[in-house]
Amino acid sequence: MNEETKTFKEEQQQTLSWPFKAWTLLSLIRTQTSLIQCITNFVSMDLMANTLLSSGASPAMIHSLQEIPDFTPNIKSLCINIGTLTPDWLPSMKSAAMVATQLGIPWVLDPVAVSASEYRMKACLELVGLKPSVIRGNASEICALGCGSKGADKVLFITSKFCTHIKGSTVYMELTIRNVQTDVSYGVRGQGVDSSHESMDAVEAAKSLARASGAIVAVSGAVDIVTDGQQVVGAHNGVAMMQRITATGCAVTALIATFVAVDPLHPLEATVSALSIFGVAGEMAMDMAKGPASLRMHLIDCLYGLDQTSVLSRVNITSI
Ligand SMILES: Nc1ncnc2c1ncn2[C@@H]1O[C@H](COP(=O)(O)OP(=O)(O)OP(=O)(O)O)[C@@H](O)[C@H]1O
Ligand SMILES: Cc1ncsc1CCO
Ligand SMILES: [Mg+2]
Repeated sequence: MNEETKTFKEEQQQTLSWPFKAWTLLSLIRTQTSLIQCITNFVSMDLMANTLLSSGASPAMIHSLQEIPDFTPNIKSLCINIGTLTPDWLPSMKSAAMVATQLGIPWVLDPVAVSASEYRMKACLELVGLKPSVIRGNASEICALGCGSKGADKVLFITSKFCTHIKGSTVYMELTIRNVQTDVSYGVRGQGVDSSHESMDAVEAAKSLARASGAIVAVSGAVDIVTDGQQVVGAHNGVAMMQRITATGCAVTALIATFVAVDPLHPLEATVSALSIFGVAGEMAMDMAKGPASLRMHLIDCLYGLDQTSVLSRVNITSI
């Protein structure tokens, strides 16, 4: 249904149904123990794996290029995070992304610090060209990738030619990237992993990136924004101190991959549910925390222990 034609009553009904959707997906994750491959940065590995385990999923931090042909076809979804990107890891990321896309396995991209360098931006655009189901970043990252449609233009400039043959367990790949302009400024430079923008400032950039890439785009922050390029929804959960723990963003990106694994046909709903559920766990954890370190511990415990009553009363998702 067209968003503009929705009546107030329909809007209200949808808002009321989000908590049930989030609870249903969390329950599926707990019963299905989905295998999730995470190719991620060194900082986030521990928190990411523990977040997925406490949600009920089975994380595997497997990144060797040699293992991808055997392993990746068996996963339920893939999370790729460029946080500590080096040239020797990028082929693994591309190979896993290509296998996932080829086999219809959903995958999620976290464009950590995408505007830190030309190298990182180009690598990230190549990954965007390999058709992620979801892209989740903080506001500065999504602005850099999609802002003023400058970044989005570059996504469109990418022409990717795939030639992937799966013979037994061997995947041969050939990837041609053309026209990625390296002589044009991508905007703000030297931005690190933390955001200097509010999530609401990145709504237009997120919509433009979603339209250019075909992915669902999520922007984390005080309100987590999720869009398919048309519809925009927000999850109003979480606490500000979650930003004071490194890799909570990375962890929630992997949680999105886990939610998409159990509902691959509805990636927008799965994404906003994951963000809200992680936020709810953060809110409950904050009641017991003395600071970032104890918040981190309680966050994992609260995600593990989340019950139906807490989810139904706390999940707060609305149209934006
Ligand atoms: N002001 C805030 N209020 C409530 N929750 C917040 C706030 N800021 C961030 N969060 C939550 O913290 C988590 C991490 O989001 P953040 O935007 O800090 O990611 P990030 O910058 O990618 O983090 P990292 O790179 O360290 O992994 C998300 O679940 C988000 O909803
Ligand atoms: C601090 C840091 N540096 C590279 S990745 C990372 C984790 C948060 O994104
Ligand atoms: Mg991040």
